[in-house]
Amino acid sequence: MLERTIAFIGAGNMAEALIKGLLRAGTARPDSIIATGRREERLEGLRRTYGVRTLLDNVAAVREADVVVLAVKPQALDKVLLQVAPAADQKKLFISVAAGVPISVMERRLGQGMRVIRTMPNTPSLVGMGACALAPGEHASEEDMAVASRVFQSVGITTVVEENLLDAVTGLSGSGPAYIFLIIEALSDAGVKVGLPRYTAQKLAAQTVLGSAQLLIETNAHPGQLKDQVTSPGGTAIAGLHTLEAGGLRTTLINAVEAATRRSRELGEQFLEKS
Ligand SMILES: NC(=O)C1=CN([C@@H]2O[C@H](COP(=O)(O)OP(=O)(O)OC[C@H]3O[C@@H](n4cnc5c(N)ncnc54)[C@H](OP(=O)(O)O)[C@@H]3O)[C@@H](O)[C@H]2O)C=CC1
Ligand SMILES: O=C(O)[C@@H]1CCC=N1
Repeated sequence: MLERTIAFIGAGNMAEALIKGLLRAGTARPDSIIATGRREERLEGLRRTYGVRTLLDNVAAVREADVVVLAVKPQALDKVLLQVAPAADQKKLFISVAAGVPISVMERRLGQGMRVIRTMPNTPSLVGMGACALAPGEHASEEDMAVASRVFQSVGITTVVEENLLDAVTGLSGSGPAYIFLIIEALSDAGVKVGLPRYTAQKLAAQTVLGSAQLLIETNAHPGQLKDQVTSPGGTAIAGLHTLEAGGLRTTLINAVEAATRRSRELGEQFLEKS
């Protein structure tokens, strides 16, 4: 149990995933969680579903909190930081999930010596299967990193990186669910093309992605070794793989991650130019 009051500023998808995970894992009690937002009906839904406290006032929430999770969209974060800065002090830990917003910008907005951790989670956190990377700011302690890791471990796995690698994380696992959904949709279309009903095709495609990932994680084997186990001489899988290689799947995926990483970097640079 984290004996701390945690305020979520911006109670959208990512905040709800974390609230659900913290409660399910028993890491926090409902009365130690505060969620803020702009619409009372959204907050009422959170109160009813999770029993957490809610406020329309970000500053009041920050004042009460030991840990503040900044979970608004990146475009809204600058305004929120300036708004809550008067309530910030060095006893509070600030954790941001916002894509692209550099730690230096957050530290500058919140004030001298503030404890900030920047993270990049992903949407499978909504079902407890997230992947999150965390990077400490200059004034975040090891204990702060342990607290933040516990928050994200309640909805998946975590890893610690230097801040300059967070753009790469955004390109791979932050944006990655979008790539995987596209692949599942394409595999479902393919199933329909070869005669399967849509529902059956999608169920088989999704379970194949889930099961293959689980097999890789549980065996800790090299992906190439597991690929070889599926591939008999002169068989079906090698015929499919040949077509994927001819279509440049590897290069396309590498290009996609590189493009998303570049975009994340550009968004960060825009914040630095503005500040
Ligand atoms: N979605 C993703 O795949 C990922 C998202 N992230 C990051 O997570 C953050 C949140 O994303 P997500 O949860 O998807 O977005 P959502 O739009 O679902 O959530 C943002 C919430 O913030 C609320 N909000 C906006 N402005 C304010 C304000 N001034 N004060 C209080 N609340 C406010 C919004 O309210 P309203 O509904 O009224 O607008 C909304 O409920 C982003 O910074 C994003 O970069 C990180 C990794 C992956
Ligand atoms: O596309 C985006 O900006 C967000 C960041 C990570 C995933 N989606």
